[in-house]
Amino acid sequence: MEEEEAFIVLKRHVSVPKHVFLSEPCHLRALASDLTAAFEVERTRGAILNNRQDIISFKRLNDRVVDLLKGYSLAGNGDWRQYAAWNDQSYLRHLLLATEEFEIMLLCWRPGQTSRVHTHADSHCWFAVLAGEVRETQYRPFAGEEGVSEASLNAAGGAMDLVPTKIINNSVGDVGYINDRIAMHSVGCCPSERPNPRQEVTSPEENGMRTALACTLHIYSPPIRSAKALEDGKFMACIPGFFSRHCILTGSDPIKHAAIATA
Ligand SMILES: N[C@@H](CS(=O)O)C(=O)O
Ligand SMILES: [Fe+2]
Repeated sequence: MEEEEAFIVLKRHVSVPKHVFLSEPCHLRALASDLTAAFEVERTRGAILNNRQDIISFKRLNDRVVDLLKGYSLAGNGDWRQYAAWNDQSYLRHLLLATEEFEIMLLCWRPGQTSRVHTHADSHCWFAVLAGEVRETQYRPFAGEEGVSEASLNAAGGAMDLVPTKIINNSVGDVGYINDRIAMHSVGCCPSERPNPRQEVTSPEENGMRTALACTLHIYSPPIRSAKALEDGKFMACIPGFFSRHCILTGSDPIKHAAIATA
């Protein structure tokens, strides 16, 4: 396939460098720095960074994060490609940056690959489409005003009827947001036959992969160490893992970032 010629498809057991230090100009690194600053602003103002964040603080943070993600995605720099790898078994998660406040990761999807319906702990979850077409299906099981709580999942014995409440088709430049108080979701690469005009205009070099592979950039704050995912009709605890880990910010102490990234 054309996409496979343009991108290296890593199979299992391929070693990936742990730290990749990018040379200038590096827009992904600038994005990481700007995001770090945005989270730092809220933290130093005393905000608790999670899905119960003060509404004014969250609005300020959300506006900034959405702006940054949209800007990066529409710029079409493509510098994320060096971290991208797909495989046949499942979508792949590549950690790009880990701090105490948030994590940035690149997710690579083959056509038809989807995540299981899952929760996001107490975290904020933003995702931007960098390539391809991605469909998000949201589910909001009955759980009162508090949305999808750990307690409601446990009360249901981990099992409940899921009713899709929203389907959102996203393409390059679109930014989604979800947290457990809003809904659970499943995301998948769902290429349509129809060309995407916006992508053609803003990111011509992506045209070759328009109808097939997808890539999304995810920001989780705080980093998710444990969540729940639907398996055989029941919600099971799951610990998100990474196919690869990279370090896109050198900072003053690269080892420190490495230690955080492998926590
Ligand atoms: N939250 C999922 C990706 S997506 O389906 O939103 C993950 O981190 O693997
Ligand atoms: Fe998700």
